[in-house]
Amino acid sequence: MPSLDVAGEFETIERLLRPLAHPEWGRGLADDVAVLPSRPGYDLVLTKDVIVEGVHFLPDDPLETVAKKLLRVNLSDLAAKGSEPFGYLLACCWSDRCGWPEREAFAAGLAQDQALFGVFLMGGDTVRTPGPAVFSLTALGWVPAGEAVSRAGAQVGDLVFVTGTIGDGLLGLQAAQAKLKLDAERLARLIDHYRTPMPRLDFADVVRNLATAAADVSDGLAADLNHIAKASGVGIALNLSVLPLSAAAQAWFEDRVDPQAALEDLATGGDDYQIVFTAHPRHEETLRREAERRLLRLTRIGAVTAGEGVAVDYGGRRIELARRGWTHG
Ligand SMILES: Nc1ncnc2c1ncn2[C@@H]1O[C@H](COP(=O)(O)OP(=O)(O)O)[C@@H](O)[C@H]1O
Ligand SMILES: Cc1ncc(C[n+]2csc(CCOP(=O)(O)OP(=O)(O)O)c2C)c(N)n1
Ligand SMILES: [Mg+2]
Ligand SMILES: [Mg+2]
Ligand SMILES: [Mg+2]
Repeated sequence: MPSLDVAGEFETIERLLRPLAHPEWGRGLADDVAVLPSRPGYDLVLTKDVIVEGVHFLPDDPLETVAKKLLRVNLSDLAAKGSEPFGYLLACCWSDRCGWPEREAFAAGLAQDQALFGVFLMGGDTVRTPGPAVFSLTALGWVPAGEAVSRAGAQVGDLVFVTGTIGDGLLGLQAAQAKLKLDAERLARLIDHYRTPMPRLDFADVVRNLATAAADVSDGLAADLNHIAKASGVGIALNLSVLPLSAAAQAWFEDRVDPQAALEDLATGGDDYQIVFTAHPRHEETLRREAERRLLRLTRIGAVTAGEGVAVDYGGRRIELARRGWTHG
């Protein structure tokens, strides 16, 4: 095992990252750049997120899952645009806790997810930081030319749908912080969701074909719906009573004394990495059929209205949210 003092940056690149490089376009991580040929008939879709220890992941999260989450939160953005990922660029700012075994775990997490999602490393940068660990990833994907879904296409009269379940990210964070009382199996499921969310790439083509607008749910369902409403110049009516909950979230919910406050927490907690999208009502049946075929839950949670912002209904009553989700400076 090389000592980091004598062999930090280049050992890390050569021994841990080079095996992850794209066989042609990554140039073995031994050049100044990656070069990829353009793909006729397709648009290149790019997205970048940064994750910071203590802000996006916990100091005791294993680096293997930190790496997976970093990749997955970016693939989630591509999925919401209807794009198929093929590669990524990576920046690692290793903290003092990132010794060789931790770096190996980080690379092993990436190797597993590369195989799962069919992506390769194209390049990046590696530094040490005296502060908390910071990682950033730029994901690259293809979409048939002109077909990328935006946040801006929602039309008055469209319906609003969300894939999967909402709230597991927030509850998973609380579970990982030992703040939640639930049985061990449910706690483990929630922590899994928090550490390794599953990007909805399995629904990306449906979103591309049928959605008028879409976003992935990272900041919080209400916040991300608000992004769509603003970009589209419309209002969105959100029905909090039909929020889709996992079995674990349902068990947690049934123990709450204030169900409205509980649903508000779940709808604003973020880290869900589902796709929320709008579509014309004539596509509802097709959407349901496609979701069923992919064993995916799909819930109609609202409708697009004239107006602006997100109007939340709970049990037939209009309610005001104290906040919509996460924001960073
Ligand atoms: N530092 C930055 N430089 C350039 N673009 C940025 C920067 N920070 C955010 N953006 C852009 O602002 C938009 C909104 O960002 P964000 O809310 O983080 O999106 P998401 O939640 O999908 O990651 C995106 O198009 C993103 O690329
Ligand atoms: C330790 C820790 N505290 C809190 C959270 C919850 N959290 C922090 S930032 C965030 C929103 C998503 O982060 P952001 O950087 O806005 O991602 P983006 O929307 O750009 O994809 C959430 C849900 C977390 N994931 N980890
Ligand atoms: Mg972002
Ligand atoms: Mg997003
Ligand atoms: Mg954000």
